[in-house]
Amino acid sequence: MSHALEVSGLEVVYPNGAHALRGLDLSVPRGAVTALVGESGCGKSTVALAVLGLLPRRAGVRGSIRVAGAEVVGASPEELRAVRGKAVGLVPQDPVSACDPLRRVGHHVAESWRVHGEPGPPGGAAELVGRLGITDAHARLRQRPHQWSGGMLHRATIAAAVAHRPPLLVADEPTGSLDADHARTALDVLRSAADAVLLISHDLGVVREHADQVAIIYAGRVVETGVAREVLSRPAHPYTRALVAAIPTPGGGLPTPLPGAPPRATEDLAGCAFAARCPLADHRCAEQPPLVAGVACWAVDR
Ligand SMILES: Nc1ncnc2c1ncn2[C@@H]1O[C@H](COP(=O)(O)OP(=O)(O)OP(=O)(O)O)[C@@H](O)[C@H]1O
Repeated sequence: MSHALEVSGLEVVYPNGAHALRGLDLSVPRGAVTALVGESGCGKSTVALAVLGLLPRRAGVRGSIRVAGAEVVGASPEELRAVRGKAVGLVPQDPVSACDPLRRVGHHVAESWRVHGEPGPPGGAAELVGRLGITDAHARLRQRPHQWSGGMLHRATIAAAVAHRPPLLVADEPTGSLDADHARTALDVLRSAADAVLLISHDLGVVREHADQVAIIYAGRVVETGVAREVLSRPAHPYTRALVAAIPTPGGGLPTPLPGAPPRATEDLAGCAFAARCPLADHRCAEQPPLVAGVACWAVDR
């Protein structure tokens, strides 16, 4: 299978010592939406920033990130500028802080073309936000960010990310501030604009509806991966099982909240990071289980 993004053995340590990613392996196939799912703090946004080369300068980064065959780890600022927007587009998690409050919204959308020294198509920004359900787009784009709601600004950042129709889109919680209808439109636009989408989410309902593939991340590593429908209906890793059991289903019993909390990123971890919360943990978990046949767990038969 040909991949739009291949991440292997990715380690990221922030300057404060937070070990956000601990040997992450992830493949995003072309022609599909791949969801990256996990609890808060497990490293999802760090993956997004690493793929675009947007981590703090003093962060320690090891491993490999290949976008359309080009290596991102260790790339020069010029190489990274050429990749951003053209080879990979980012829908950031927080659209409000992504916008300069003094600039018009239209300026932010058009910035996608300007940074590459291109004028962009006439009316291009209005057409893009119009497709995302912003009415009276020309007039609206002359407004400042504070005149737009969070959900509208999210759609402006989606418009900016798809401006060049990059082969890969990384969307960090792109539907967090949208109602179900606008979320569906936004995901349709993402899917139709790019060959491959990495959809970062902690909402398994969104993942079930929109993702083809899924990767479950825990404490900076992928612990289970596969076809989204199959993984969510027959989760194998005890962490995935706990995540699925924690979501309410119509007509189902009461959801079971996930007990305990993930380890802190500043902790030294030996062996399986989930062992402390795992009902199946035994002596084997003192050693880190490798990802085999899509599951990283000693207790799961493969
Ligand atoms: N700039 C930073 N400096 C130091 N530590 C950071 C920084 N950004 C993230 N971290 C830490 O790295 C770990 C992973 O954070 P990250 O934001 O990638 O997780 P996440 O899964 O995206 O969480 P959320 O769903 O809450 O956005 C966390 O422990 C976080 O506190």
